[in-house]
Amino acid sequence: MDVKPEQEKMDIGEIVENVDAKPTGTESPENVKVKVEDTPGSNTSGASAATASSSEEWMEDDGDHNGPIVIIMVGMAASGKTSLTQRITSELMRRGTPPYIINLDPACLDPPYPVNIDIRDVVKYKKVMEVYNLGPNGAIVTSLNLFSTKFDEVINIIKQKRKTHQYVLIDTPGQIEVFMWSASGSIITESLAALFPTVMIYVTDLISNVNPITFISNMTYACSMLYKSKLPLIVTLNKCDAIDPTFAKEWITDFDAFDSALQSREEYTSNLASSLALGLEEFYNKIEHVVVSAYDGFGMDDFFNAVQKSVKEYETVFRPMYEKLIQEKKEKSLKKQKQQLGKLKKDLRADGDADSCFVVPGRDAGTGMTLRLDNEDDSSTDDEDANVKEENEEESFSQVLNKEANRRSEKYSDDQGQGSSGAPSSKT
Ligand SMILES: Nc1nc2c(ncn2[C@@H]2O[C@H](COP(=O)(O)OP(=O)(O)OP(=O)(O)O)[C@@H](O)[C@H]2O)c(=O)[nH]1
Repeated sequence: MDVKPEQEKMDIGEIVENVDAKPTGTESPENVKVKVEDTPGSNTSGASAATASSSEEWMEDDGDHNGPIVIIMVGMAASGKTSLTQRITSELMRRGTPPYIINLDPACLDPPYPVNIDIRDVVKYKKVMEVYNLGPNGAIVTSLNLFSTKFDEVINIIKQKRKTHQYVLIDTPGQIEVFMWSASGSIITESLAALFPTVMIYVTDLISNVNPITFISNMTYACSMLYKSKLPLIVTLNKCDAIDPTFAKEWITDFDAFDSALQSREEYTSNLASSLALGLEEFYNKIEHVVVSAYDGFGMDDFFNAVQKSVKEYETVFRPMYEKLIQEKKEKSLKKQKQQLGKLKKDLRADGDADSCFVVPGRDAGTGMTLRLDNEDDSSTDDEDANVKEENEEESFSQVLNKEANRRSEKYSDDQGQGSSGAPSSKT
């Protein structure tokens, strides 16, 4: 990354919660208007992966796993993520359970739904382009990375919403790879999935899926996302108001139907696509798929049924996996802490008699626990001590050698001073 030297660090804002952002009714289904004629095909654009760091505070599990259900909307550019987020918001409003909404797209202009936490309030996407000398996609990746460094704050806010919100909706950038394949995407999904029932919605556009090659590419992508995110996935076939979705439903459930559609096209990639479809049969059995329209609200009941099923799957299959992951991370950070403590004790010992600073030297009055800085059962400290001892021994050995060398050279110069022509037989 070409960073301007004088601006290596960029200030990022605080996480701001927009408490006034409540659905107002403008999101009612009849007001959700998307233009059929505006529907472009699916695209992907490249972006490089970058690294991000995150506080480990998100691991602090408060033991309450009662929600809210987190729904993450991902999908290719223009598949309808934002329109569907708007539609889901309206539907939840209608059901009397308004969602809490988070926008993770730093480059979006004006989301058509009320946003409670907006990445644009934290990171200025245009400034990122300027400071890091990046193009639009690189700046989206970097903005998300910067935001992910503060994601523990978002997690804490979501924890507080358990009593007031049943759902959290998260809209992601149009460039799907920015979220799915970046370090920050992993940090965000792992942090959420560790604490809340989390479901991934893969939005795909039925209009572009008419082509069997595009369809199978989309399904392969969805499959890779299932393995990458380790979260329940719902393939959501959007825009069914614009095209009869029967073909897609058939292709998912019946390999022969897909294969004959493929053969009729006689494309050179047909054989590969056919093999892929065969391989994906197992995947189709594992994932939920629903047909919806963000435009007219078709399929919303199916959508929420699929979400409920996925939440059950999360509880039984995915949560145990995440609990193991958290345990491993905790153990790692505990080990690190222990090492740091060992180092601190060593420094204290080096600086003076720290034991004498305790009320009862070496003993805690309340618990009777030994607080002495020495004789601790700390393997890392023992190792370090052994190294120090070895160094000391090496040091004294070289001191003996030096002494011997000095003694001999003194003797040699004395001999020369007395006019002796004899040279020393050996030098140290
Ligand atoms: N006919 C029809 N068009 C839709 C539907 N949903 C979205 N669209 C149209 O598809 C286009 C893209 O919709 P968005 O909701 O902006 O898609 P997106 O995936 O959020 O787009 P990016 O964030 O830019 O990737 C818009 O022109 C919408 O009007 C739908 O259900 N039916």
